[in-house]
Amino acid sequence: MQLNDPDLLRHQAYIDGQWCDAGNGDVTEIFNPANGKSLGSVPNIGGAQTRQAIEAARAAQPAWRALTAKERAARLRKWYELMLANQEDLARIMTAEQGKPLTEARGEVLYAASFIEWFAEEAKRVYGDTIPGHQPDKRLIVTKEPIGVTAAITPWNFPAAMITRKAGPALAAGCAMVLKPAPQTPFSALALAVLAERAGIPAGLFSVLPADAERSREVGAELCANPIVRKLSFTGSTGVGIKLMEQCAPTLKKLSLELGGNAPFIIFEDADLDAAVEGALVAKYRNAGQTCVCANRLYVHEAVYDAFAEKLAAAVAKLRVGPGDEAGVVIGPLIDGNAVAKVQAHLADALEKGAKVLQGGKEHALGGNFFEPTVIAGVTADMRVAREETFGPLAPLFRFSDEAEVVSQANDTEFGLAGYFYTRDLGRTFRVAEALEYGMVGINTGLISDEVAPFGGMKASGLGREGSKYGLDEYLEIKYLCLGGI
Ligand SMILES: O=CCCCC(=O)O
Repeated sequence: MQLNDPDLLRHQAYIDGQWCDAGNGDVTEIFNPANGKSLGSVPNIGGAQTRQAIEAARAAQPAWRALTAKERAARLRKWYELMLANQEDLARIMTAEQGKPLTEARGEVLYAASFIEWFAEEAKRVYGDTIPGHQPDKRLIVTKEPIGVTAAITPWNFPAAMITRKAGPALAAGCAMVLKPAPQTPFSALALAVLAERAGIPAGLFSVLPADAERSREVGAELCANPIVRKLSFTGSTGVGIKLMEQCAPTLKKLSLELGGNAPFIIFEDADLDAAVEGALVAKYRNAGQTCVCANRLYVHEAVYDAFAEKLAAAVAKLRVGPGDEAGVVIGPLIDGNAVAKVQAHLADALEKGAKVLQGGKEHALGGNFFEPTVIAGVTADMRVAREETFGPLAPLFRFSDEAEVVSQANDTEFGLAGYFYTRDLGRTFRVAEALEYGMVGINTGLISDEVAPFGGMKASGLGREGSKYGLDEYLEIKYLCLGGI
């Protein structure tokens, strides 16, 4: 891999400010999903070194907490600036291990950096409160304090931004964080640790523990069970989120869980169809469909169904598929063979039950983990795509005729992360936005994510919010002081 600064590509874990191997020398190899080639190995960290990282976090946190918010913000600002200065290298590392096209990877680096900048600034505004006393001699004061040592478990689909969306508020609030990145994408996380170290984030405050799938369970179990860790933030599947919640229950940790989705994308009969196609391309095919807020079910009003289907299929036909580091590519490989198999299974199930392929519909000629961006029509509620998150480049088009009916179908899922709809009717805008049981609703847009906005879901899509002014509260405890004898 060609990098301006090869020192960013680290093959060691970062624990207590030290670059180190696994205690038992165990390593795990990381592969490029575009060509299956090895990118090198990282240590396979286990339970004992996880405990060491947690102890180091406990030791480092009081001094960090004692800094003023402005002093912490200055270090975080430096981290942010280093991310910007190294944008190209961070993007190249990300594309190599995750597969997303370089343009998307560059965008993710900026998005990731934005959380560090945002929370560095927000931390200066952690205001308390005073409450009118309930007795003449009493004064009531409310303060907010960092929760302490925190942990994060992050996914492979956004190897940088899902880290900074957690580490940014944690460190800004005065907490320490122990991070376990996804087994598939440790290099982005380790590169962020290099820059954190250069920015002057103290030893122990932010440790990064790479681990393969099996060791990840051991690391995760320690992060959940260890009473020193007071908060866990996780992005990933609902199934794993539930297990982590169970494991955290005995030590009653505060939790942020950003879990699965099954996003509806509704096109009403009065929508601007060209805008809806543009929005659908972003909402469905971003990161090859491997995003928790990706449109999973596209509901199109019968009056515009054929026109929308034709326009979408034509636009999708133009999406260039290939290795992420090749110029002009907008759809990279899926992360692995299992991801491809899931798309194939959803597609086969839909076709068996009567759906028709309008575009794509098979493995790409490049083979491996590449799949053609696909559009299918004639999709119905009995198909797997209606219930399960495909997490791939498959757009299923459902037909509807009535607003109440489509809202009910859109809500007919255990998930409640993101929903989208296109309309030009103001009354409908409010009616539908209020009726959708989702934490985030995009109206006439397919892109809702931003550091200033609260990201998170309802129902089986999780707990808590990340980003925005609300994201900081997840790392703070409220303390109430009752002053008597005044
Ligand atoms: O899969 C979830 C990652 C969230 C990406 C985003 O912030 O849009």
